[in-house]
Amino acid sequence: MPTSDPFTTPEDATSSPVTASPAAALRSSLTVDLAEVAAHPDSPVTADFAANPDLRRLLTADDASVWTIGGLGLIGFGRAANVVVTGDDRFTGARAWWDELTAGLSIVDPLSRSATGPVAFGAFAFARTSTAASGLVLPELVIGHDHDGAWVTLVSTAPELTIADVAEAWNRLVPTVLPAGAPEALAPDADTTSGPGSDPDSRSGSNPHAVEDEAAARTWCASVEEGVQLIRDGQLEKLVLARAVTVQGDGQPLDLTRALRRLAADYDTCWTYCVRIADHEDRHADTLFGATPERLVRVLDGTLHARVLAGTLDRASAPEGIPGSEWARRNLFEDPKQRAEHEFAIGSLLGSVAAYTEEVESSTDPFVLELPNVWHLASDVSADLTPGPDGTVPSALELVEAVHPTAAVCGTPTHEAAEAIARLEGLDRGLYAGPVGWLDSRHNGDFGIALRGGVRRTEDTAQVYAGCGVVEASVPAEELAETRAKLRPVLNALGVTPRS
Ligand SMILES: C=C(O[C@@H]1C=C(C(=O)O)C=C[C@H]1O)C(=O)O
Repeated sequence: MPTSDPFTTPEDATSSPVTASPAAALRSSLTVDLAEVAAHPDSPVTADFAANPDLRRLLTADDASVWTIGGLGLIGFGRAANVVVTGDDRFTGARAWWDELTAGLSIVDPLSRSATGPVAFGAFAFARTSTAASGLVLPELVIGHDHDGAWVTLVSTAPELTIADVAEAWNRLVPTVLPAGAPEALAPDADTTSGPGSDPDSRSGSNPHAVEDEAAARTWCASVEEGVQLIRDGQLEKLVLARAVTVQGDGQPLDLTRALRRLAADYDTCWTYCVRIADHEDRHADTLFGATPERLVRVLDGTLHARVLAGTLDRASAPEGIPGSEWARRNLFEDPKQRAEHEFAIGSLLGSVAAYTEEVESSTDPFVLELPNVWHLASDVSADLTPGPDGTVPSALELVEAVHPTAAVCGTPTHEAAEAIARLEGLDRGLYAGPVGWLDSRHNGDFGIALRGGVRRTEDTAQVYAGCGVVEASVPAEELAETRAKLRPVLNALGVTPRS
């Protein structure tokens, strides 16, 4: 199967330092149905949670690994092992580590379906030149929930595991389970014109604030203008330019757990994610978090799924008196600029998936995806993956590497757009706009694009990011406004009262 990092050319390949800890000592993994754990006499799992295992009820620890959508997904507690990779071979380095680790584990998994058994959470830098730590984290305990039920997986250095071990690990690692309905209770009233959470935060004390510097915004607009010029000159067809905003708590810790709960409650059609790859002494440092509406690639039992987004309309821009859906249709679906942005994004995904499948299913027309803050043009894509000579289909991480970066976050042509981004943004995107998600030991996995979020740098500071597609018809001030609309959810979730 082909593998390609579109940023890589043979001349400029870089090496990938790999640091891993302490996987060698791990020996076993046990997966049990949640109901069985709840039924165990020493179990901390209540019958109430077993009956309603909405994973948002577990968003109570700010160092958990998270991948949830509408209460389904995975939440991991503790760190059994992690790998840090950088550079060109960040994906292959992580894959090799994971394959070796899982091959050495004695896996007991009677459920044996996607995401049961050992799972690793992963995040990968957007650019191969990034200094950010990419890699995987294997939590000690993972709680999973899909349409068929809920389960718990424990990994350990012990040669064999029992349900009592699972109960003990839960007791030690899971801080609290929220009452049913609590995540929804965190969602403020649905003010669709300015997005959820636009009410000032209700916490006492001073709120965190966003450092939005006018000069930086002007410089960014000038970069968009330069990008438009590159397109007019025929050097590019599309590029995506992003900017970062710093959030400061000024000595007050940022409440990441609360931010995740708000995002998961308000944006329940998005994938809420949180992962910390490098094992710094400061457990607050470099935690990637957010709620993304864009699924880069999911591999489920030999089938690939993706949700491509490009083309955005701020819901706050819709005038009174016209139904929102009609406004969205007119200004998104029927606007050639928005359609062009979308076409580039879908074209790049289909182009890179082609080598892995004989037939791709994708609707000819995009649909309008409605989020509380914006509307997007969206296309869902699926394809049966072609098995290789050994009969196995490529792993989720191989597909992630092949499709990243799509023109939804980079541009067209890819390599030229990536170079223009590095030059015009003057920013190490780090993990922003890179793949974030999980993979299991059977080649399944689900990865989104790390958008609508940020990175907590210290206990009281974070950087949040947003970007937008630039095409020939782009107007810098409108693109700046679009980044503000995209930043709103994460700023609100962090308790920042945004400008708008
Ligand atoms: C780059 C971002 O979003 C991407 C760009 C979009 C656009 O230009 O319309 C829409 C969705 C995403 O693919 C972001 O949210 O930061």
